Amino acid sequence: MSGEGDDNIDASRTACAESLLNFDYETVKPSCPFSVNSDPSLLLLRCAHFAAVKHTTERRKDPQRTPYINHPLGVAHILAEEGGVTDIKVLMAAMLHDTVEDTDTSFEEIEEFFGADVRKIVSEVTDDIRLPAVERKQKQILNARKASYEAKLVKLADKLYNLRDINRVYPVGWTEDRVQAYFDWSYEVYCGLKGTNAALEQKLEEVFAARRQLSNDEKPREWSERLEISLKCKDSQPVLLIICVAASRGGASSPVKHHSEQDGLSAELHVADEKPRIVLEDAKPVIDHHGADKDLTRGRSSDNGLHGGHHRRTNRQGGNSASFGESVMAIIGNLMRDNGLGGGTGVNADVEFSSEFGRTMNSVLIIMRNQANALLHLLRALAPLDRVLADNNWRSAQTAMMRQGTASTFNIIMDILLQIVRGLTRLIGGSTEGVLAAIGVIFVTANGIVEANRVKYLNDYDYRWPDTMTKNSATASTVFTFFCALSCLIDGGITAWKSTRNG
Ligand SMILES: Nc1nc2c(ncn2[C@@H]2O[C@H](COP(=O)(O)OP(=O)(O)O)[C@@H](OP(=O)(O)OP(=O)(O)O)[C@H]2O)c(=O)[nH]1
Repeated sequence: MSGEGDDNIDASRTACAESLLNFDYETVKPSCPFSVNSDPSLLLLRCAHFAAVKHTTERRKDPQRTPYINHPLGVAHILAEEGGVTDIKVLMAAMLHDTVEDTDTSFEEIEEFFGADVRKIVSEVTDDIRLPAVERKQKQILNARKASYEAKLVKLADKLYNLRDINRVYPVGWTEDRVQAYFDWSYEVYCGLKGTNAALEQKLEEVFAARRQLSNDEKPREWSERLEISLKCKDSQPVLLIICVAASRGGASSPVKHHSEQDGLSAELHVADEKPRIVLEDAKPVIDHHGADKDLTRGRSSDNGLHGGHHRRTNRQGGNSASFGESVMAIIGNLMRDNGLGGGTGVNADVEFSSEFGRTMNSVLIIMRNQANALLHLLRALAPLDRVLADNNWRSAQTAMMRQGTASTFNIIMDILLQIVRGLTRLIGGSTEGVLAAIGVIFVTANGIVEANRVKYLNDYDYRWPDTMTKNSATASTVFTFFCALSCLIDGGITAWKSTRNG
């Protein structure tokens, strides 16, 4: 009996779902275009109806799969009830705020039926869903600061609704870390919205404070976390990652995890007394690109000439451990050596993260090292160019580069550059060194810009740098790049001048 009843319910649900999919969106259109003289309650009902129809097939991510329309209606309700907002444009925009982002609604439609003011607010709170998630999230932080007063109001209520919703129940599949990351990110967005509506901000502060309290209660005094670090890549990205993670852990706020899909070094990151260390005794051997087994647990720091004289310490777990600085420098040394870049020098192996300034400086140093790597790559790749230009055979350069193990993307870029160099040299009938120097400038500058941007998007790794650190590192990276480019140019210029004199 009950089975039959369930079948009937299921059948009617399916029929209902099908009819929703075939919903005629034409019926949503209000009978007449927007007019400023329209009755406010009519406008609000129009919005509610429009949003309800547009979001018909959408559900929230909670286990109950709540109808999505609950969210925009809730946001408008928060604004009116808790924020004391009476501006009809803001309430309308709140109801419509996800229609363009999540449904087939266009901004033109919004303007036609609800006016240009509402369109503007909706467009300010609409994310560009074509962007990758990380970039989209970053943009929301930046846009929050620049938004109009009205858009900030909608955003405040939006965040308040979503955070309360998470506190009610986690969206399906969200782990504790994901929830924490959402709170952290929302807080950054919220910081750009402050000073807009005291009542709403007070409520948000309470939600954030409750969350902080919760995660502090749950956090052990000393924690350890498995950290997967890929050593397969041929630059110091993993090292940068370790630095970032460790630097961010300096203040011991929330656990950070990085899971690499590739095989690689598996190390444990310990943070105690605000002094991060990587314990390498658990590191798995990794296969380097020559196929040889590497065991990073064994004295690598002294065999690359970087840290002769450093002795290893015993950690409280009883195993061998290097200080964080030693470990990082050992890895950098290995990476540089494995890439044929020689042992690195100049960076103090005993760097420790005892202060905000120290942490920032260390990050800056590592980024500069990255830039140096890029420059060395460039110089290395340029070497075969001499021969090419002499032989007029660019394929031989490609082969030479392949032999050297230069990355394939790099080869492609060099292919293109080679063609350009040959073309330009012929065109201007001038010195190839001059052209090479100019290209060097472009290349290194581009690399610097990419690097600076990469720094910005490090939260790809669930990682968030303090604002100052991001700014300092990006600036240092760009300044360093500029000087690299300048030296390239001067070097190329001098060579060209010499060859002109000799010629
Ligand atoms: N808390 C919660 N959020 C849900 C739920 N269902 C859908 N969402 C939406 O999911 C977004 C957060 O999920 P994420 O994975 O971080 O972001 P994404 O969907 O945009 O990639 C929120 O959008 P947002 O970008 O933060 O805000 P908005 O600007 O889109 O409104 C929120 O509106 C739910 O059940 N609970």
